[in-house]
Amino acid sequence: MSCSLFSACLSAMAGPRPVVFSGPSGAGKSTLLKMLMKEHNSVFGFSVSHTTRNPRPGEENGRDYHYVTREEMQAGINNGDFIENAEFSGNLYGTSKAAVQAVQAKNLICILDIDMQGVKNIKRTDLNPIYVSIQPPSMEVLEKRLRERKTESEESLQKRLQAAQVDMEFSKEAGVFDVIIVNNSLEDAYGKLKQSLLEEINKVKKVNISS
Ligand SMILES: Nc1nc2c(ncn2[C@@H]2O[C@H](COP(=O)(O)OP(=O)(O)O)[C@@H](O)[C@H]2O)c(=O)[nH]1
Ligand SMILES: Nc1ncnc2c1ncn2[C@@H]1O[C@H](COP(=O)(O)OP(=O)(O)O)[C@@H](O)[C@H]1O
Repeated sequence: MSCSLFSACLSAMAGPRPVVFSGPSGAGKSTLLKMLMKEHNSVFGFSVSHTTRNPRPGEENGRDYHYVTREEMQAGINNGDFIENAEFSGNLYGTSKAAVQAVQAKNLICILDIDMQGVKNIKRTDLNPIYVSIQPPSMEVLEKRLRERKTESEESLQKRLQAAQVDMEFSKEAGVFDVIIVNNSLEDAYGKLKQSLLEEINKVKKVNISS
């Protein structure tokens, strides 16, 4: 297929609608999306972003992120390799066209875990995802969870908390998100998430069984 516009290509190849997960750092996006992918591994595929931040213990290059230098990332951006990119807490993050295409080629629901700027930029494309916001019950709980995760320096933690306040306001804007889930009890939040994606999950299962 030859498409003059990448976005047109994406929607033409579309298959199932992608799902965007957004919300403050520490809200529980990774936890919830990992649960979803574990339970429905033949339904969802993760769009592996690029980042200039260092890997955390337990994270794997190519699975959690593609870890790159700022120079490599900038060169890719200049080359038009990214659908969207943003600076978050002093690091660059971005969704490459290849990351989304790799998932869509398998006819899976593509999951994107992106920040607020990413949401705004994806809205300018033809990707047409379902937008899910994962929100913490409160700033206090968010701070506690982030501290207990033990992945951030004090400086990084403070930057994340500042960004979280802006993010929580943004999530309240009408029409931005299709689904807003407050992650208080993990079990409840996961139940709501699955419920909201049930139609799409069943569509993919049906197609994959009959093919
Ligand atoms: N715009 C954009 N944001 C991303 C991308 N990948 C990750 N993020 C966001 O970057 C922020 C920081 O991610 P990360 O460093 O993994 O920290 P965590 O969210 O605290 O686990 C989160 O809000 C992610 O949703 C991406 O490709 N594009
Ligand atoms: N409902 C919950 N109750 C208690 N702790 C949670 C809950 N959801 C997530 N966590 C914990 O909070 C921390 C932040 O969650 P994480 O999934 O890493 O957030 P995000 O990906 O949005 O940055 C992790 O240590 C995770 O285990």
